[in-house]
Amino acid sequence: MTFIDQLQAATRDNASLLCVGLDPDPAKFPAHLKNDASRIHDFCAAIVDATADLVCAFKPQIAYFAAHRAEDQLERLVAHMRRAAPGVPVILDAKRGDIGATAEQYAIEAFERFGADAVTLSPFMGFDSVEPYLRRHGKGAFLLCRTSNPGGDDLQAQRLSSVAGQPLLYEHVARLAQGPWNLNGQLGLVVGATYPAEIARVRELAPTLPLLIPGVGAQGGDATATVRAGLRLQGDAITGPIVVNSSRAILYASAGDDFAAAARQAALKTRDQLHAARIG
Ligand SMILES: O=c1ccn([C@@H]2O[C@H](COP(=O)(O)O)[C@@H](O)[C@H]2O)c(=O)[nH]1
Repeated sequence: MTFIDQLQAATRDNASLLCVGLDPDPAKFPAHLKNDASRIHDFCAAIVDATADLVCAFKPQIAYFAAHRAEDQLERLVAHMRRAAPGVPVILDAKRGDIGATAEQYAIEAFERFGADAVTLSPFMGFDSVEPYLRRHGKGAFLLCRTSNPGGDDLQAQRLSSVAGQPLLYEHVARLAQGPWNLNGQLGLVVGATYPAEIARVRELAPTLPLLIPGVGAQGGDATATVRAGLRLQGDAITGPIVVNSSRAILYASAGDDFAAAARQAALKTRDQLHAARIG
């Protein structure tokens, strides 16, 4: 099953456009786990168990594991996800981008070591830095396009005067991903929920690509505006998929021992908000 097939099936089976982001910070764990980096796996596994039937994807962010020398816990966590949520795809948020030979190693890391179904990439170094991931047939790759942070404007909103029609940089990335770079239909784009007008523009340029949309929750992105701008439906069929990520607002919905139950409630509320915003 390809990443796209998995995403479609999980979106349908869990009636969900929500991706729970796994950004474990031991300083924010409940008292019995607090500041204990050896319990990162256990904290995240409890979140996975509490939300497995509410999500279309999980998105572990590699920095939160690597910073605590917890990559082995991420490996175990993905194995746990396969058991607890076998139909839910795993998007490794690594934002890699390097020359082809090094990208090949990063692809091995993402897909073989961590067993991810998709990965996030920076397109800044060009097509040869993306191509090694595309050799993994069936795996997905989301290119950073119009990111959720305010500084995204610094480069992504610059006009490319040398390209016909003078698009903005993020528009150019969207066109490349929908067109010539998408050799085997594996590409998607990262677009921030904090910029709904840009989500709509990206959707115009890339009508069928899956959009990974972080920024709902802690960053204040509007769930309804996100769905209206990004999701494309024909009747009940999704022709332009979206994966809406929320991390901190779900992981740390409670600082108490009830953190997993609170995470479930927060995920349920967001899942239902996203679902209600669908326009058939
Ligand atoms: O444009 C982007 C790309 C990636 N992210 C990542 O998504 C989550 C967001 O976490 P929240 O706690 O829901 O704010 C995090 O892992 C970022 O690294 C993003 O925010 N924006």
